[in-house]
Amino acid sequence: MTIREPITCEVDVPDGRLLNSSGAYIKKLADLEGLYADSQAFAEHVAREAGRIVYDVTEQRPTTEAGDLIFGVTRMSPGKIGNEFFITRGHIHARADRPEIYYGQSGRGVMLMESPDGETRTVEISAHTICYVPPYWIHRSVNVGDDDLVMVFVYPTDAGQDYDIIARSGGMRTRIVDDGKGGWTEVENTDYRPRSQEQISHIFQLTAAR
Ligand SMILES: O=P(O)(O)OC[C@H]1O[C@](O)(CO)[C@@H](O)[C@@H]1O
Ligand SMILES: [Fe+2]
Repeated sequence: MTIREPITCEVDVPDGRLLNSSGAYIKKLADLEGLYADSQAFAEHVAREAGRIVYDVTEQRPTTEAGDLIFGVTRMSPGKIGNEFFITRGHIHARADRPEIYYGQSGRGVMLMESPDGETRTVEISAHTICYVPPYWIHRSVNVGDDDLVMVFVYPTDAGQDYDIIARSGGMRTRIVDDGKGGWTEVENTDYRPRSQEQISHIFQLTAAR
């Protein structure tokens, strides 16, 4: 058996990126239609700054083998649409039993998580905070600060992402908005449609064959 060579990657915190990465992507405002409560404010922002970068990801995928790890850096710009802070698309892992680790590098963020039956949890992330996202939780990062939010992430190579789970329910159950006092607060998403018992059971079956 041939074993692989180690890889080292430096995290450039001020630039919010992973050096020696194998891949990268950028999400601009215009790519994120339908995510925010205030669709009129969103349309106005897009008319003015469609190309504004909301977040970008630089990552390293050493192999495509199950059992391996994907790791990288997410950098999120500060900003709001109406009173709602900038967010990532959010997803559950396609193999829903796969967890994820986020490690804050700079800025102020919130990891918003939702269980299949619609419970939510919020974890504040700043430099040196580790957030463990357990299996079966939908997760979305939110930049609640005035500066870039930079986080390192690590998750299993075979996890995959299901983005549609959020759209199917009319969004995540809650939204993270400005509290008007320099902080954030969690409010109900009035468009949210709870999952049926059948949909919930289906999520718990989305695991790797054992
Ligand atoms: O994939 P999304 O929901 O757009 O959010 C990006 C973040 O999630 C990840 O896909 C990892 O789960 C990373 O690429 C990044 O941290
Ligand atoms: Fe994930």
